Amino acid sequence: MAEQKKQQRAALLEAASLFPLSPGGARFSYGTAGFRAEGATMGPAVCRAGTVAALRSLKLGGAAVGVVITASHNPVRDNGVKIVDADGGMLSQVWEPFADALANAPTPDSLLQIVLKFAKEEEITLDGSHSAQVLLARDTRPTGEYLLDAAMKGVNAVIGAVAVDMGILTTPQLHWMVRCKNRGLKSSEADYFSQVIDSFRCILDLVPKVEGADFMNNRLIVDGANGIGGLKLEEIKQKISRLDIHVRNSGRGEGILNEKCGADFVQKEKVVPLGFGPADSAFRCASFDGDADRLVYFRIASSSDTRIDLVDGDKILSLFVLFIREQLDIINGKDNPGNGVLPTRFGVIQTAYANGASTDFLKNLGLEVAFTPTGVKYLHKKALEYDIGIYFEANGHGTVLFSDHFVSQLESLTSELSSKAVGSSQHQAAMRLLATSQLINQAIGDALSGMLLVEAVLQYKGWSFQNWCDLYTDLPSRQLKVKVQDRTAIITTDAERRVCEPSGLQELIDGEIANYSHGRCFVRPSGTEDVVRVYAEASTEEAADSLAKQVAQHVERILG
Ligand SMILES: CC(=O)N[C@H]1[C@@H](OP(=O)(O)O)O[C@H](CO)[C@@H](O)[C@@H]1O
Ligand SMILES: [Mg+2]
Repeated sequence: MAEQKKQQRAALLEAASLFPLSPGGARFSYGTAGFRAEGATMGPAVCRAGTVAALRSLKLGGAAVGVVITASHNPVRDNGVKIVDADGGMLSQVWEPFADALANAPTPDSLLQIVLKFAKEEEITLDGSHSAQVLLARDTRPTGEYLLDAAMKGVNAVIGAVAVDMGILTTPQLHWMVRCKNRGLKSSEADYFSQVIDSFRCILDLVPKVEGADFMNNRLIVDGANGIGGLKLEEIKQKISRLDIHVRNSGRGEGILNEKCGADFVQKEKVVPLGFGPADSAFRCASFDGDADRLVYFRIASSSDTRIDLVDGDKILSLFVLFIREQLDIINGKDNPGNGVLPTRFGVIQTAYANGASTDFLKNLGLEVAFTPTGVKYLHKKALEYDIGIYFEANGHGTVLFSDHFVSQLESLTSELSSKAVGSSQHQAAMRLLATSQLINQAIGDALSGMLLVEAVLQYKGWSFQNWCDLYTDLPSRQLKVKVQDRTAIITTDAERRVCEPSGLQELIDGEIANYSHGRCFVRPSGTEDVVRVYAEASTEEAADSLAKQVAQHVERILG
């Protein structure tokens, strides 16, 4: 045993010395979505994240844990790493301080000491007698291969841990695989594709046939951000029934990853992405981000300019809410929703960035709307509290979670109805909900499966893009970034909607808001970039711009 412990120590020291921290380099912080920085500098953080993932798997009795190498919507020179917990979600927040400490350990020896201390506290046996497995994936970035090797070395530094390279995948695919594997379900990439394609087809087969209904335009143009999502969609688009998918910025060399394209660009800049033009103004378009976990829709406003009509995460959420509510109403009978056949706790979760018009729309439907801080790790956790929990960030990252208990009730109901009332509207609604729970990724937001659910719901409702846009009108909004000395000096409360430190700043923000009709404004330190973000909303574009600018000036003045 003593010999194995010695070997374990040597393995950790060796991996750490292969990827030394550069002296004077910036501190890594696990942040909103893992570690991110310029790709070439990420070796140490990625290697150490591999070690964290292996230890996490050991702690969880050898359950599969994931590591994704991606910097999502950030520029192509950046890269990052994120750990996927055994349930398929983000790494438990309790482990983040350990991940931080490890990523910043200045020497191999300090790294070893941190691991040994943490393993002792967490009662993880480090003698090679237990197994651990880590599934790894990366996006299409040029630094991906080098960083994959770093992650492998980090995993292999824990004796007994096995690293499995799953290849180039979208972030949500890896989350899905980890979740399925640990539930004893089929978990290969082919299984992922069959599941989304089959459940999509199932919802389409249940679309009511209305005589004389307008034939919905079935062409969809997808901006793949020159990343992995476009490539995967190209692979499977032929198998997707009743949808004529055209992929642009597909990742096959048309342009640079995320540059003037992709969901983040489209949502923040509200202009046409590269590769799209006036000839597309008749069609609905969707945009993925670089690792395909965000989805927005848009339509080119007119054939004469670059403006777009944007359908962001809030409106995708609203569409899903209407669809799911309708199915629940059919199942329960309209007059007694909530306490009929299938009592359902249905919750909607947003962040401060949700457009105020969307929140009003949802509240007017009588729904419970909860708010959490920015970042899927918070939204997802909250959504798990409901039978059906649906969350979206305005930027298009979100999903619909069905609790295990609810899915099993739904399965019993469906089989009961298939013998008693096959083909009844109740039976069909129950089958639609079951197929929805299969289609939409239960581990994390997923642009590909989210897009298929949007398309299925539009066909179900017989809606055009315009019908969808008309659900409500977004309040004009503006986002700004402010560079300050130390963004962590800002401390927020109330799901980031109010500042408590530095003192006096919130009063200044309130003073500015008071000058605008429908004014709303908040500031928070970014968890992925070294900036303070300012968000403002008001009744006109000019007013939103001006409110954001005024508040940005206060932030600059106070935090310099
Ligand atoms: C305003 C905004 O879009 N913030 C994004 C961004 O986080 P920041 O902490 O704001 O940098 O990246 C996160 C990870 O992708 C995403 O969850 C979040 O919504
Ligand atoms: Mg992303």
